Amino acid sequence: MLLKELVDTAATVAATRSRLTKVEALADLLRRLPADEIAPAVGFLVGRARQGRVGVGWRQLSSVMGEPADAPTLTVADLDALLDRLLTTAGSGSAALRSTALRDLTSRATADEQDFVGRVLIGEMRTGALEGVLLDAVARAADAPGDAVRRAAMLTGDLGETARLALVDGPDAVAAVGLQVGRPVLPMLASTAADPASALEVTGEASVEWKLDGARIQVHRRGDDVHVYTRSLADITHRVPEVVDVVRSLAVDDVILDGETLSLDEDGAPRPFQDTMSRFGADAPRETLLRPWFFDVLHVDGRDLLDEPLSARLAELERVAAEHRIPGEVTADPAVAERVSREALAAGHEGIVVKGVDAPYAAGRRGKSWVKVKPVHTYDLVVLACEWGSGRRQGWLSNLHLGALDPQGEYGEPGGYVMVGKTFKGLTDELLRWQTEHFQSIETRRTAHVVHVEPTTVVEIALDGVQRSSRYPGGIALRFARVKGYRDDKRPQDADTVGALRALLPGA
Ligand SMILES: Nc1ncnc2c1ncn2[C@@H]1O[C@H](COP(=O)(O)OP(=O)(O)OP(=O)(O)O)[C@@H](O)[C@H]1O
Repeated sequence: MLLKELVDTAATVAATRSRLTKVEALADLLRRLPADEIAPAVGFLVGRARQGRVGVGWRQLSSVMGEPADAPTLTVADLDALLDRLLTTAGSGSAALRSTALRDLTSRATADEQDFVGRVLIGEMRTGALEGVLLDAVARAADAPGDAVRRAAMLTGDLGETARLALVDGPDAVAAVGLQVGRPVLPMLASTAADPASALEVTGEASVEWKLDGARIQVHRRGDDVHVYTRSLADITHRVPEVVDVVRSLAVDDVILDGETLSLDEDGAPRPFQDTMSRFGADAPRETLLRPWFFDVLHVDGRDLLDEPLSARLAELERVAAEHRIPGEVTADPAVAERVSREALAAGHEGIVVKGVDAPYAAGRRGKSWVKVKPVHTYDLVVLACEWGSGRRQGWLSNLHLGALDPQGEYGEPGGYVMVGKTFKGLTDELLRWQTEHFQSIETRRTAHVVHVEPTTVVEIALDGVQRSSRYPGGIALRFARVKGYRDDKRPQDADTVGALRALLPGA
C-alpha cells in the first residue's frame, strides 16, 4: 500500500474528535492493507514501530532531509524496510550508511510523508489515545467481538500482531489467543483512593499489600529458561541476574509471576527508587543488589490462572514462592488495612495496594479491582525542555520544564503536552550528569538558556498539590515539585494528564 494512504488516514483521525469517524477511517485502512503490511502500519499509527527505537535523532534527520518529492511513490513496506536497515546497521562506519539510507528514503517522500516519517523515526507520534480506537477499528474491520480483540492485545502485548491475527486468520484465531510462557502480557494496573477505608469500600474484602517503591517486573520461566520484563514489556533478563537466580530456585517447571523489584540497604530499608531504576539502564553499575517481591501468579505448570479469583492465585503464589511474597493481609476491616498501611510506611515504602479477592487478573486494565493508596502524590510528567544551571550546577542541564498529557487537545494537538511547572529539586549529581547528556541527544532547538527536547522522557515528580496560575497555558502550576526519578519503563503517552492534575486544585 502507498504510504500516502496511511498518512492521509492518520491526518483524518487527528482532525476529528468523533470516535466513530476515527474508527471508520482506521477500519477502512486496515481492510485494504496487504497481510504483511498490517503489523508495520499499526506500529506507525500508534507511534511504536515494530523495530522499537532505531536511534535516529532530530539533528541527524534534519541534516539529511532534502527537497520533498512531488508525487507519492513510497509504500508502507519501504518505510518498514528502512527501519529494519537502521536497526541492523550499527558499529563503526555505520553513521554514513544510516544517513544514506535515510536520505534515499526521505528524498522519495512528499512533504506530508517526510513529516510522518520524521515522527515515526523520532517516536514522536502524538497518538496517545489512539490505541483504544485502533482496537475498535480492528474489531470492526475483522468483524470480531471488541472484547476478544482487546483481550488478545493485552495477552500478546502486541497491537500489530493482534491486528494481523484478526484480519488474516480471523475472529476464531483471536478468541484462541491465550497466555504463553515467554510472551509478556500487559500488566494489570491500579486506580487511586485517598485512604485505606475508601479503597476497601471499592473492593470489598481485599488483599491489602505493601506498595513497594521499586520497579514492576514480570518473570516467565520455562524449565531453566527465565526471562524478566519491565512494565512496558522490555526484556531486561541480562541486567538482573540475581532475580533470575531467585526464579530458577523455585520448585516449579513453568511459571509466570508478577511483582516488584528493588534494592535494600544494609539495614533492610529500601534504597531510593532511582537506584532501582538505574539498574535497568544500559550500562548500569551493579553495585546495588536487587530482590524480587511477587504479588501475583498468572500461570503455573500448564495451568492459566488469569481468570481465577485473586484468592486462588494467592494460594498458588504461597505454594510456589512463599519466601518471596510481598507483605500483606487479607481483610475487610478498615482498621486492619490502616495498620498494614502504617507498617508499610514505617518500613520506608510508598503505601498500600488494596486488591479485591474475587477479581480475575485484568491484563492491561486500570480498574477498580486494584486500588492504591499513597500519602505522597506522585505524577509522571514529560520533560519538554531543560535550563542550564548556575552556581554549583554551572555546565549541567538542571531546571526541567514539565509537561502533562493533553489527550483531548484542549490546549493544542490531541495527545500533546502542556507545560505545568519546572523543577530542579531532587536531582542527584548522577542524574544531572545523565540528563545533561541525554537531553542534548534528543535536542530539537536551543536558546541561550534553554535546550528544547523531543517529548519522550518520562520523569516521576512528587508534589504537594497544584495552584491556579496564569503563567502556564493549562492554567495550573505544580506546588513544590521534586524529582523522584526517571521512568524508563513508561512511555510518554502513559504520562499523567492535565485533567488529573487539575483535579488536585482546592475545591475541584
Ligand atoms: N503489592 C503491589 N501490588 C501491585 N503493584 C505494586 C505492589 N507494590 C508495588 N507495586 C507497584 O505499584 C504499581 C501499581 O500502581 P499503578 O498500577 O498505578 O502503576 P504505575 O502507573 O506504575 O504507578 P506508580 O507510579 O504509582 O507506581 C505497579 O505497577 C507496581 O510497580
